[in-house]
Amino acid sequence: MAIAKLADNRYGKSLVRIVRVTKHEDHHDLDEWTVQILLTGDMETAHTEGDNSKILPTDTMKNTCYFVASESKATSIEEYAKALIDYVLTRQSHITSAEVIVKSHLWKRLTVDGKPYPTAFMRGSEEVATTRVVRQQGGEFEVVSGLDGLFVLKTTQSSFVGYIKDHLTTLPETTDRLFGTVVKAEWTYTDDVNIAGFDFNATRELIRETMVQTFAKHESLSVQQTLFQMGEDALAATDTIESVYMLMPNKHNLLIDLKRFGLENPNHIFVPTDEPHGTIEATIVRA
Ligand SMILES: O=c1[nH]c(=O)c2[nH]c(=O)[nH]c2[nH]1
Repeated sequence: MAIAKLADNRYGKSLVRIVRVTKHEDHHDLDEWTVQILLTGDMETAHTEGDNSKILPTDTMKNTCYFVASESKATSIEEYAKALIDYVLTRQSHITSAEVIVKSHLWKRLTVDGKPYPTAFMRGSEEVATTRVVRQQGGEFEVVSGLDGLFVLKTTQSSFVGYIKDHLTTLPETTDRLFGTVVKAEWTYTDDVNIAGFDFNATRELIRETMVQTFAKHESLSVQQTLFQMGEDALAATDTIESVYMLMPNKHNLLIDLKRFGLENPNHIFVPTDEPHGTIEATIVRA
């Protein structure tokens, strides 16, 4: 008798990189995407017997990513992910579920002589737009959209007082500190998202702009409070989203003791540190 049986399994291709140039009469658009595709289905005998008759090679999945990027008219990563899933599920009936994750890297149009140049771009920052789309065979799309790598920092309007003190406390209370973080956000949608023509890009831009403005203006009593406010303001900005997950590491900047050199340091000279950092995350939903 066999001592093992196959439990959950899936397979696919990761880190499929695509640059797409869309040529219009008077300008080009540039997208750079990193794609992951994962398929679930009846792969039992592939694992237990080495029977590959139901295996769509991951190499073919990679090519499908390129093919759909060329053929689909998708103007958002969400539409692209949906088109890719559709392509696979309609042709491979034994695949029960497909998941596609896309990261879109930020390219900004170059400005030349004070005007946006139609065909030249600059890599923006480490920020990415993200999406995760899943569909069961015969089911509806489940879409999560987000952003990651949005590094922001405010130089005041940030305090941290009133926390637990015990014999291991060394952190001084402060009513004025730097607040730096790399925002990751992921939101789920209400049913509107399945309406054809839903504008994922405009929704992401609205949410991003709302979060950035709240971050800048908030009189922060903690990262936790600012994170919640950013999520709440995003929910208030559009009724098309249902919940927002946010991850905001506290990227500490340590005030340098300049007294050793006979100088005051009124929040002027810091050393930024990557490690260790605080990790603050929460999901914010409608009340
Ligand atoms: O905003 C903050 N939240 C914390 O939970 C925390 N913990 C810490 O050491 N500094 C901070 N700052």
